[in-house]
Amino acid sequence: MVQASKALDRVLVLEMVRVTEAAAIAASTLVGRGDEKAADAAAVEAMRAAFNGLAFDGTVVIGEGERDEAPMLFIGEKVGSAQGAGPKIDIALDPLEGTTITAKAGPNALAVLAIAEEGCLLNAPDVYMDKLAIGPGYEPGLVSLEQSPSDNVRALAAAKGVKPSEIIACVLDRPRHEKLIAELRSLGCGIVLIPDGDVAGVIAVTDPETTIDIYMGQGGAPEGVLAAAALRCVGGQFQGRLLFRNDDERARAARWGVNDLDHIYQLDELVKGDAIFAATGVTDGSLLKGVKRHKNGYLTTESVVMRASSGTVRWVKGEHRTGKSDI
Ligand SMILES: O=P(O)(O)OC[C@H]1O[C@](O)(COP(=O)(O)O)[C@@H](O)[C@@H]1O
Ligand SMILES: [Mn+2]
Repeated sequence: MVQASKALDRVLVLEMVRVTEAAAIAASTLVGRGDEKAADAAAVEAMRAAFNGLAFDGTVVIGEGERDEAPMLFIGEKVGSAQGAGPKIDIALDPLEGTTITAKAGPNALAVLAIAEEGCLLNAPDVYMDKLAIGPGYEPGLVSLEQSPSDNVRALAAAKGVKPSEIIACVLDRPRHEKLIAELRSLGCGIVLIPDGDVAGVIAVTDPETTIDIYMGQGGAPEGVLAAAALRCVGGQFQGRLLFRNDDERARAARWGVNDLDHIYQLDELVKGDAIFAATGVTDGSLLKGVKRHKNGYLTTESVVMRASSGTVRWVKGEHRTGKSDI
């Protein structure tokens, strides 16, 4: 077997930024244009073209949907120009994480991906996932999806030496979170309600600048795996439980080999071994600035790329001259 450190060749680390940059730049032309589908399609096409320019043997394991519902970057699609020749890499991607945010020019839209050695990313079906995340530096198991939100807040507050009312939680602003929000309000917590974009929301717990202590609530399972990949690199705790609302979703679970429907996934079950996480900002957000178009015919991008095995985090600022062929 190829060692993880060899399989995810160093060269791939920076190449991954070129892939997310391409998707973000393509989507950026549609920021604030009210057309989610067009923005997503532009990002998907650009990300796929960028992947196919790379000499590696990749398979999309988390992508735009199942083969019959997504024309490109569907689950199972092979990408990269070295099929059969190089180490096999599995890819989780969301070319435009935050399609509505992009359409409305809101905060925290990202082009994002994670790669790992074959078999090392949870092949999460496209269902919801209950998510719980805190930053690095706490005792393992301090918070858990087996405990109530109140118990998790109290445990975190005790570990930080603050009152529960001083804890700041990040939650997606959705009617399904009414009960969770009421419970957090009864403790007096601060709640950062985000309109969309829980990849950035989860990662925010690792950055003291955001002041967010804990991420809670239900969002997309694919986004859960992507955020977990980032936390594998920078530290922090994350748990996820898949949620199935109907027989169709349970059938999806069976297709992806998920048998225990109530399982609580730990970070190292979502992303195993070495992994690389990369993201480029489409709109300004807590993690990254968005793509900016400057007068003199150039664009700027802000990206981050991280690697689990080394824990290295690289912040990459790009200047892209328009009219030149490659980025
Ligand atoms: O909008 P819903 O159905 O509550 O789903 C939540 C999910 O949608 C997002 O807000 C945005 O997803 P898209 O990338 O599909 O636009 C994710 O960050 C989140 O996990
Ligand atoms: Mn998304």
